[in-house]
Amino acid sequence: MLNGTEILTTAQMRAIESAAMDSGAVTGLELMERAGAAVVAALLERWPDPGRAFVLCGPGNNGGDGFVIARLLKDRGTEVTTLFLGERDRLSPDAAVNHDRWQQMLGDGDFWLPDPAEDTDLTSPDFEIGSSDVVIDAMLGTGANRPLPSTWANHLSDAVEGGNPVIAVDALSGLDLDSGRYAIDGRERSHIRATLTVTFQRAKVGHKLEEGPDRSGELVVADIGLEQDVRRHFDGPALRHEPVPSIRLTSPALARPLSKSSGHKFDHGHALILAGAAGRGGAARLAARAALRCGAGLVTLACPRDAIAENAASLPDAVMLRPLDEPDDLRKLLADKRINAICAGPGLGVERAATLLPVLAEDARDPKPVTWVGNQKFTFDLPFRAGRPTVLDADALTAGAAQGQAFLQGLHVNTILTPHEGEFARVFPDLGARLKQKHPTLSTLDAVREAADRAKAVILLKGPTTVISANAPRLRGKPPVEAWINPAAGPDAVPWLATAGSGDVLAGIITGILARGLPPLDAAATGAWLHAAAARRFGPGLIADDLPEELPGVFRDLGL
Ligand SMILES: NC(=O)C1=CN([C@@H]2O[C@H](COP(=O)(O)OP(=O)(O)OC[C@H]3O[C@@H](n4cnc5c(N)ncnc54)[C@H](OP(=O)(O)O)[C@@H]3O)[C@@H](O)[C@H]2O)[C@@H](O)CC1
Ligand SMILES: Nc1ncnc2c1ncn2[C@@H]1O[C@H](COP(=O)(O)OP(=O)(O)O)[C@@H](O)[C@H]1O
Ligand SMILES: [K+]
Repeated sequence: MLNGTEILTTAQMRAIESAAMDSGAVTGLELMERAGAAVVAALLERWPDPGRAFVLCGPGNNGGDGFVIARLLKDRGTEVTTLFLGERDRLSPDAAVNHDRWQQMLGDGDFWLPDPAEDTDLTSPDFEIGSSDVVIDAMLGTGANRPLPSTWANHLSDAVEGGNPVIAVDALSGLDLDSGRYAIDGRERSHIRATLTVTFQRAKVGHKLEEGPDRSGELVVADIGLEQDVRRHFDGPALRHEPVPSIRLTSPALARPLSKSSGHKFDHGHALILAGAAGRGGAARLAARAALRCGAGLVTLACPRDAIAENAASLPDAVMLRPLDEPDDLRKLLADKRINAICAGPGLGVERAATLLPVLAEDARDPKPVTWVGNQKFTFDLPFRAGRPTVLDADALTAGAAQGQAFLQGLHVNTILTPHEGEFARVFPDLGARLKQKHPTLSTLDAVREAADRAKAVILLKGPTTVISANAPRLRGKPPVEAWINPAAGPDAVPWLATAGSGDVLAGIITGILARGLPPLDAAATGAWLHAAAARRFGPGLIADDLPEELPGVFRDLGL
């Protein structure tokens, strides 16, 4: 089990639910009851005695959950009004059962069933949304497949404007649980958000991407008894060779391998930071400090001869300085095979980066790794390039983008590209353009996975939520991780990370971790987590220079 929590796509959630029901261990009706009960439990923990609840029930099983919630709340004495935005005869059998149970619970006058064709008629509820203590949004969940009708959005809008808490069942209706995009027919309504979202068994990808964290409010993940089914989905039956790849959230446990129990300084690796011209060295110095703070045994900063004095004046003595004027100087530096991690980009200068990138590409070799099965030796011809672990950021990405295909061909599976949105669009213009247009078939996660596939490298796309993916083949039989998501938005917000130079520190952190010997995808995920953790620990007022200095505190908190 890798460190981190898996999150699910809607297709995976459906597959897990179906497998559970097919196995006969649970019925859909039982799952719906558990889902409704879980929402009521989370609601009562936060609003212990709601006098009035308004439940918005949609046309599918999410609406079915809503009918369960209405019944359970009424059972405990809450006055409940439901607004059903569907047709009884088109409900699934499970939702229809709960619809009917709710209907039977009430007298004719209480149950308000507007004609779906006139679903905006708000004239006859027992009470209006505005006078309820809680509003339950059970309109759409994992089955949302188009923008939310604006008349439905009006109900949420009324609740938010009236200051009523909105409790979303599985998702705020209108939120796409695969992309994290929020779509309402017609006007943008940025104020619509849930106070609390209760989802089932695992968070979904869309809760964590793009608008997901902000729109979802507090996210509670309720256990509805599908734990074994989740494990079975990922681990597979004993005889299946390939476990299903997972999408995971970063977690503190990722940093555990960074504990330094023993070892010579070379055992902790040697990081090389390529720096730029005099007067522009700040970014590379930030990266060097960060690499050192991550426990790299040695950090060398290579800069033009005339920038050595400046760098020496403002770097810790522990950082070694080497002159690097010509591409050939880099070739000579790389002859030292103890250098096991490279960082190129921060403060490097685009022109200088352009001359150094080909040297880095040359350095990548095509290995024939050897493996043993019993006492038999196998050698593979790998269909990919592998070389020294290298982080390419900032100016290296801009220079690379200008080199086009030649740049992509020079990359290898141990390269980590760390673009922000703008740099991503420079390196992968078509993907960047589609992301910008919020193309419906390309989520941020899809874009990063596609980029990783094209580059045959690790891609880390920076933003309030950082998304990381690799297409690197797993040679050591580890369960595959398809992507990591490092959320720093919504309830996990660390807005003060958006400060000049913070990306340079991230590049340095990852380089330091690479020097410590972590595999590239893990190093990128661990780096993203540590970076946000350091910012969170420091708090408001953070400048990039504080980040490396905060890392020892983060490690101490983790007991490393
Ligand atoms: N499966 C289980 O065992 C369990 C499931 N559970 C619950 O079920 C939820 C998933 O249920 P679901 O699959 O029925 O999808 P759901 O979100 O209710 O929407 C589908 C309906 O909405 C419609 N529709 C879609 N978009 C629309 C739009 N923009 N505007 C208007 N209509 C729109 C769509 O119409 P159609 O596309 O068919 O025309 C269809 O009628 C899940 O989130 C969880 O809450 C839990 O009880 C645990 C057990
Ligand atoms: N609103 C935000 N919330 C949290 N983290 C953010 C936010 N905006 C940016 N970041 C993070 O801050 C860093 C900014 O890096 P980058 O864009 O390269 O900036 P710079 O070039 O100034 O260093 C990235 O790690 C990114 O994930
Ligand atoms: K919902």
